[in-house]
Amino acid sequence: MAKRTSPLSNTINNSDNSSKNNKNKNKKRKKNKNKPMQNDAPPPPPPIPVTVLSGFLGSGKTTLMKHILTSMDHGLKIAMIVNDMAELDIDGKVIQSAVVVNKPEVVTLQNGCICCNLRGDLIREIYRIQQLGQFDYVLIESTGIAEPQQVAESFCVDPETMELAVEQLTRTAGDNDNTPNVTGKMLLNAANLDTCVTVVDALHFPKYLSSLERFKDIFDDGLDQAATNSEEEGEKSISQLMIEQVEFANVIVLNKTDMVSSEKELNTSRALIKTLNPKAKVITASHGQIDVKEILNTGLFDLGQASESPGWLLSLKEHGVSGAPGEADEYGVTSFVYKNRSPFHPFRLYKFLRQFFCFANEWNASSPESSVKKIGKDDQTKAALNQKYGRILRSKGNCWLAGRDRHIYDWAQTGQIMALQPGQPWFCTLPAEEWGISLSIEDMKAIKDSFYGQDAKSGKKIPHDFGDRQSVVVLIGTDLKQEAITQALNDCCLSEEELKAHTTDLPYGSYADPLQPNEVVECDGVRSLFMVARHGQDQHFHVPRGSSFTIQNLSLLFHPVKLDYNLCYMVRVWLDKTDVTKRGVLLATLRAPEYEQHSMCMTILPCDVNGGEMDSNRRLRVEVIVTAKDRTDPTLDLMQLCEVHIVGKVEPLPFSEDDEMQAQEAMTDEDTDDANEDDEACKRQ
Ligand SMILES: Nc1nc2c(ncn2[C@@H]2O[C@H](COP(=O)(O)OP(=O)(O)OP(=O)(O)O)[C@@H](O)[C@H]2O)c(=O)[nH]1
Repeated sequence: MAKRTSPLSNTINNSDNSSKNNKNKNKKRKKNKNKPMQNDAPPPPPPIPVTVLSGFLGSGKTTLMKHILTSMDHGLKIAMIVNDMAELDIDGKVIQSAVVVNKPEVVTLQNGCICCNLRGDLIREIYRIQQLGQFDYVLIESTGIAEPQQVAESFCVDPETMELAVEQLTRTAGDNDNTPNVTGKMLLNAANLDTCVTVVDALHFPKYLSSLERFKDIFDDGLDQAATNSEEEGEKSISQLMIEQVEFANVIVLNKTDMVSSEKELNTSRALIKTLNPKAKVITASHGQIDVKEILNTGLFDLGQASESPGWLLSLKEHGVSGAPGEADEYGVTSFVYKNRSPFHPFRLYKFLRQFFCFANEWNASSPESSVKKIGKDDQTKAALNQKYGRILRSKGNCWLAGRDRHIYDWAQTGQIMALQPGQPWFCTLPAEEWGISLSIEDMKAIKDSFYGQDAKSGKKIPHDFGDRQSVVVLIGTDLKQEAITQALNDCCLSEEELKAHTTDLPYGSYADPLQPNEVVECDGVRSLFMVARHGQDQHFHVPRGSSFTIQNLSLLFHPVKLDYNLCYMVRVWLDKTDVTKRGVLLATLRAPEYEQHSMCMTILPCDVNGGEMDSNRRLRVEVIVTAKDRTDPTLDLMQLCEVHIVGKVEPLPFSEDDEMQAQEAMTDEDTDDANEDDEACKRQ
């Protein structure tokens, strides 16, 4: 059999082609090697530069990696870290001698994802490679579901991850006497993140951006290795992941250009990318054929800058009111900033947004088919909406919701998924000394300024009635009709009259509020989860691994004007497992019309039938039953009739596995009995 030769063997020995940087680096390395040692301790090798490659499954990462490894241009000895070696090791040719010194130096990190549970392993491996002193560069291929920001943060490691990595190294040292003792500082000095690259499939990019599908539903095969332990990423929508990857990169390789049918299509994709991340360098490529110097030793990465490079953030900072026209406009890609000092009426906002998007809490709990069905617009309606408003592909910002006046709500929409989550309190609700210790003088000034406006007539500075509360949202899309969207969003806000009557201390539920963000309130270290469920509007929630959720109180709030006092109402609250179709446990039967409270203590544990720990998805379902025979009003809207407020506590798991099993069994038996009793009672009525 003919001996395989490495396509890289020449480049490894041939330093003539090295870039200036690398020559200097190599000189530095040699210099370090020859330097007399103090105390006989060898000088530590210099930090090794790293490029991280992200991008969707199938976008062309492996093809690009192979191109880098076989390229003659960089003159670097590159070690590679991949999540799954099998895909790269197609014929062994590229790897076996190209990057191998004594043993294969392609490090495979399996059963997880390097942006989450393998972060410790990643740091440990980079450290080990750097200590070998035989490589000039590290190339990391992350899985399609990895979030580059999290991988990048591994290089500015948090103390917990560092501890983990040190612990692992110490354990290895136990097995092998030659392994040095390692400190956290040594690990931190082992590598520099040089460039974050995202590979984008030019053909599928626009389609994926507006996809409602979950990553794991489309790329199930690709999750075998990489995501079995990172369900959360697999649960994300394709559009969410894709936008996160594009927004964080320094260099974006728009690959597979040979598959795009027209120049216009390609330019539109490029314009979209430039709008999502104006600071990134965009390179077009076919089969990953790029000048490798564009992604190696660029020195482009800066964590602080990368976190600030998303287009929406720049739009907020730079444009203030609306996006500056640019190259992107030529292809119909536009962005603008929406601002309003009146809060959104939650019901109106929900109704408007629901025409275009699926809300994250509904989407998380449903199958992809049903998510699509929920949006459920026929082509004609979609076309009419596009005609009227354009296509909103990304929006991000903060908003003020009437009736939820204490917290800023984070507005995050990617593709067809919309999320509104409570963030930090408005600054006006806090004393200035609690605004944050790391705020600069400019930040403090900007916050104070946001409390004031200008009188339209006199131009004088006047304080806003509601402090810094306002909505500021950046919208990015194609053919956006700024006026129509602005008008529609204005119509969702409280009118002048309504605003006059509005106060920020109204009880929760003063406005019809179907947005249902699960509100986690933290007070004195206790985390409480507050939810509202209505008939026909289930409340989905998630009991995370390692914690329990205890329902403490259910209260029933009827809408008095909608009540018909000749009728008798009964409200049942069910707890279902969302992955099981049959009815779950009956938590309570509440009777109307008077307001009713139901105190209870029921702990939901995230364990499966065998007692093994897992995440749990649950659903609170409210069923309103009108028990009079002759229902006088057939149009009675049961959804609007009442709401059930549920308050619970989220805590770390206090039990052992055995206790969990027993508690779960006891809970199931008890509640099935209750449910049967209630059914009997209902029949008797
Ligand atoms: N036509 C065309 N095909 C390409 C191009 N780049 C990659 N491919 C093909 O697309 C398929 C997927 O490419 P990969 O390089 O394996 O993609 P990947 O991102 O590494 O995929 P995963 O490893 O599954 O995440 C392969 O069959 C490649 O040969 C390109 O620019 N044009």
